[in-house]
Amino acid sequence: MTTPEQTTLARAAAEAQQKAAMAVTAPAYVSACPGAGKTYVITSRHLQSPWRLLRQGRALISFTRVARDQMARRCRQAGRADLVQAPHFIGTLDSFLWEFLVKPRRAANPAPRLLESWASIKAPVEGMDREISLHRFPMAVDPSQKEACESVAWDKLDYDTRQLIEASAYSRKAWEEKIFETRKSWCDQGYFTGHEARFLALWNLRNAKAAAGLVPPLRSRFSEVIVDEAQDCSAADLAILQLLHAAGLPLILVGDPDQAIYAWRGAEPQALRSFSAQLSPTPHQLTGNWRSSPVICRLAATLRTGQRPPDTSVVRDDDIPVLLLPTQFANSGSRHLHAPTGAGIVDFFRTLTEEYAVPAKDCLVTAYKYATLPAISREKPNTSAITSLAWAHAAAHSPGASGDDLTRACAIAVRVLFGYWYPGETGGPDSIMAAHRLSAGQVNRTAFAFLHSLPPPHKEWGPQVWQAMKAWPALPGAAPQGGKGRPAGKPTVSRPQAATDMRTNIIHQLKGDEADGVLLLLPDAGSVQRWATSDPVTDEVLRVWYVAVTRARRLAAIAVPEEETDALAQLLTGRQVPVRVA
Ligand SMILES: Nc1ncnc2c1ncn2[C@@H]1O[C@H](COP(=O)(O)OP(=O)(O)OP(=O)(O)O)[C@@H](O)[C@H]1O
Repeated sequence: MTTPEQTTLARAAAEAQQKAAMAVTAPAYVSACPGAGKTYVITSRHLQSPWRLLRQGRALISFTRVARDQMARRCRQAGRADLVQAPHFIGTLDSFLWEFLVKPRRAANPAPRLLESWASIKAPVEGMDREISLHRFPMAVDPSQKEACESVAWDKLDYDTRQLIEASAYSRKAWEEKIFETRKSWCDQGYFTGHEARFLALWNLRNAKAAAGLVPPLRSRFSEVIVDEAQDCSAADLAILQLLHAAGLPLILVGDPDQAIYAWRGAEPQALRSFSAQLSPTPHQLTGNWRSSPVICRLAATLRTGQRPPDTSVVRDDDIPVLLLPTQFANSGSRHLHAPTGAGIVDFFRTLTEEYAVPAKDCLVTAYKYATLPAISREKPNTSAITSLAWAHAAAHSPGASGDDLTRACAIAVRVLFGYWYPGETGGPDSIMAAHRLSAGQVNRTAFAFLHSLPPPHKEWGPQVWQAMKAWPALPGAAPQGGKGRPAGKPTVSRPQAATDMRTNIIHQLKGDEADGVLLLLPDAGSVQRWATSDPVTDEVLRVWYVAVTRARRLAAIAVPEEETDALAQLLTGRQVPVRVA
């Protein structure tokens, strides 16, 4: 049990570390533990900016839109809306690279646009023995060569795409040529994604003439560029940042290497270590955890590299033990049962949160994969239009759907309706909207109203959707051509899921998030063995679990296969983590 005096001392020490980080001079690297207030420190540093009109601004760069919105919101709440506008910049790394290192060198026509992914437009790779959407082919940039090269990341294909490619008569080489040909035709029409933004940014910075046109404006615009969650930088991102640093742009990187969970996307913990040593020979450290209870700090320490002591819990004195829930996991679906009572695992978790007076609405349920989670099923990335629409319908009718899911649902409905109303038109929804002077509000309202009007999906849903599409009042400029744009086939209807009033999301979507209570579902046999014996330096799965448990403020619960509960209890008790098997 921590004494009040210890808590006061810990808080003062953590505040001093934060103040030092707020005052640090660029270039610098700040290394932080979970809940250290990275985002808080970065925004506070920005809020110290003087009121007068500045010639130079600061760029605050994050990896997620959630983090971006959080920083912008804090500035506005502090009455400093000026700090969200030019000359400042608050945004994702993709948008920063695009805005300052790619777009200035693109022709104005066709208008260059950065898409979140190729899935935002209908971009099929055609001319092979099967049609596969461009977004199903993840791409990689290798910055290690003098001329950076890009390739299709064949080892990262999802299961369905791999099956399709394996069954194709064409070789990977032939596919790769077609994929790049398709991609080029979209780039020629002005469309790019984060991958192209990286590749072109790197190319531009390595090309003396291009760099000479881009770097001076960037240096005169920004007195400082801060990158949050720097542990998620890919090798290409780091190569770009290195070049900016070498060109004299004052950089501050803030990161937590223990939370590096994007190795599969090319994140490079080792490359970050050497770059950060270049920026700050002795890094500035933030070791006070402003989020989690001492018990949760101890739990987290069992999942990270080295034998470092737990971080110091700065603001909490809860002593709720880690709750271990013996669980019978469903082989498919998410109807997992609490083994001793037979209750649904989320329902049982809810009764425990009540027992500890932790409000259920401030709790979240998480797992490595979407398939493990209750609540609405995830939009499968590579399905037919009718199945996507069925997912969109479920999302639009689901009270717990996230803003991101609703945006995606709306985009799907727009795509389906536009496919019917504007059949001959190439280009994504925004070029169709521009061509017919349609506002985003008008289009989104129409799409949502249409989604809401549809009956719940079932096997014979297709004809009903088609009738509804034909009957729906069309937007200006619509010129349907017979059956073009009719969504074919039957939807794969996701089973209705038990509603839960708790937020649910996969761990990779929880970066930067927090909740009073967190239930982590570990359905795989051998998880406890992995916890006990794997090394977080090399086993990213442990780091992913680390991110999950460090989202919790007061209560962490872990559901494991019932036969592994005792082993986990022993493991944690042996590491001085108080547990309760419930
Ligand atoms: N000095 C402070 N005073 C009060 N609350 C703070 C302070 N610093 C941070 N916090 C709070 O601690 C919590 C964690 O902060 P933040 O989300 O910025 O951490 P983080 O370092 O980005 O964490 P993570 O990397 O684990 O997502 C937030 O609720 C934040 O408001």
